[in-house]
Amino acid sequence: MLTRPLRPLPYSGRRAQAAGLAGVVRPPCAGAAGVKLVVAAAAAGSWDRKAGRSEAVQAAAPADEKDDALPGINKLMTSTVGKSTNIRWHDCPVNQLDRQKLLNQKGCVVWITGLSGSGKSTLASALSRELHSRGNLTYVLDGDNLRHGLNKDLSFKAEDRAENIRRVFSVKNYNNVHVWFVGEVAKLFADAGLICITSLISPYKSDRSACRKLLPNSSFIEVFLNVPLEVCEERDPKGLYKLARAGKIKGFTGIDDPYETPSDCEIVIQCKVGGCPSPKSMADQVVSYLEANGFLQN
Ligand SMILES: Nc1ncnc2c1ncn2[C@@H]1O[C@H](COP(=O)(O)OS(=O)(=O)O)[C@@H](OP(=O)(O)O)[C@H]1O
Ligand SMILES: Nc1ncnc2c1ncn2[C@@H]1O[C@H](COP(=O)(O)OP(=O)(O)O)[C@@H](O)[C@H]1O
Repeated sequence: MLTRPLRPLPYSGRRAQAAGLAGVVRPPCAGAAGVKLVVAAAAAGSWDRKAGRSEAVQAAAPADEKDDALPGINKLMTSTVGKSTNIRWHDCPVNQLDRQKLLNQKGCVVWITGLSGSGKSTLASALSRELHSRGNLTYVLDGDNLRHGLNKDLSFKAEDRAENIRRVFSVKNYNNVHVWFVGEVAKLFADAGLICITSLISPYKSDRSACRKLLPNSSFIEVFLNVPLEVCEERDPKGLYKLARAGKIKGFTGIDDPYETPSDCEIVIQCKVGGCPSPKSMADQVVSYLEANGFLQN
């Protein structure tokens, strides 16, 4: 719900904002076209920034609000998150509920986990296609694809795993920075109102449950593709199992690195030797869950 009227105006710059001089804000949701927005009340010099923030953000209001600001310059609330100091949360006047209303669906994350070759990417594609044809907006985050771009510097080698741990030193409960990173990105997509489908092996329970905790109100839906290792190995579309068995790939999930079976997932898709549901029927199983739990409407 829009709480303040908006009209376009030239962006006056971060510094002017920080000083509270122009009363002009450029919400982070301004969009790719860089639309400039201004709070009308603020243009009259009266907008209360604090009032513009969500309750959650206000509740988290930091103790380090400074009283030593320059005279005549509005004080701004800043906080420290991880290693980022003096940062400030910028609320957007259009919130998740507004976006969900527009899209007539509820933002969520469908987290597909399973061994390499279990059919995660296949299910993600089938599900995305099915939902799209029903008029639902989705976005697929595929672990393999992300490793081509955003996470291309993260490998599976021991030294990289150590580097991962070093990087997320301040983030509790994460063994795998790649999984944590995808969880955070998925959270943003869900907040945008989309049905975000992730497709990652995500072998460790602690990482999956830490990602679950990022999402509110049961909007993290864990789908376990329960496919026996021998089926995945038989498929071996990339020849990786053969390489792992030959000792040419070290730390391969299911071979010499563990896959921790989910125990608290919302959906299990069962596959047996000699009999797997078709991609369409796997997708239908997930669609039924989303429908029954009110995610496909608003
Ligand atoms: N050591 C090792 N273990 C497991 N998988 C490996 C490894 N090395 C490379 N690969 C390839 O990387 C793909 C898995 O990427 P993910 O991002 O899904 O993995 S993870 O969630 O971080 O465990 C995975 O893709 P999928 O087969 O699509 O699952 C593999 O092709
Ligand atoms: N339900 C299914 N039945 C039969 N084969 C499947 C099924 N799902 C996936 N496959 C096949 O298994 C292989 C691995 O699928 P993929 O989606 O790439 O798995 P992952 O992303 O988990 O590595 C592919 O060759 C794919 O065609």
